[in-house]
Amino acid sequence: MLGLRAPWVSSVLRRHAAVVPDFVRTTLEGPQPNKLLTLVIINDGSRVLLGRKKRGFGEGYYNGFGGKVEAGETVRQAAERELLEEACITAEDMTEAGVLVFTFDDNPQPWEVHVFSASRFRGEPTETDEMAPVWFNHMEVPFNQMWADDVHWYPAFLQQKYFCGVFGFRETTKLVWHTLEEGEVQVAPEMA
Ligand SMILES: COc1nc(N)nc2c1ncn2[C@H]1C[C@H](O)[C@@H](COP(=O)(O)OP(=O)(O)OP(=O)(O)O)O1
Repeated sequence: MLGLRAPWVSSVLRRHAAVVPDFVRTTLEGPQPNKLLTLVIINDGSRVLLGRKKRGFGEGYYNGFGGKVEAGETVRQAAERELLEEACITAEDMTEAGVLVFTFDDNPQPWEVHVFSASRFRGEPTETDEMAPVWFNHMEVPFNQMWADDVHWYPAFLQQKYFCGVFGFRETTKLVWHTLEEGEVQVAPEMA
């Protein structure tokens, strides 16, 4: 597995060896480099700005704003571009909030999603072809209309604790296994 968090993922596979589903292990140990994606959530302290995805992967779900990292872009540049394209706003204080690694039983490529948080932005959140922005109070985040992983990492996100998670999905949307760690992930070379 090639990815920005590859040593940490290898250590997860070792530590959870007895319970990791086969498709999660074979995907993470397979030859495909991670597909890099971004996800930006505006959090003003009491509310989060999410978008209802209007088309494509995750259509109908509420999510942060983001997408694939394109050739020649850094992850941060991709996050800024996708936020502008999908919500018409520019974050002023974007920080790294966590990393999510997704595996799917019907896709041999792991996905590595870099989650960013921002509290201030320029512009007015505006509906685009891809997303319809909506503010939600922290206590009213619509987890029943979101990806199944979200309920597991939002608590850390809202408490501004850095998080790293690995998630296994069957049939694209059914979450069958996950692990989540809070705090900066430091992996000593001998653990990699
Ligand atoms: C599988 O679980 C997921 N959970 C969450 N919370 N978010 C996810 C999950 N899988 C993907 N995402 C996020 C990551 C990205 O922000 C989007 C997907 O981006 P998309 O496929 O729309 O990428 P674009 O580059 O915008 O694609 P097009 O230009 O081809 O529309 O969802």
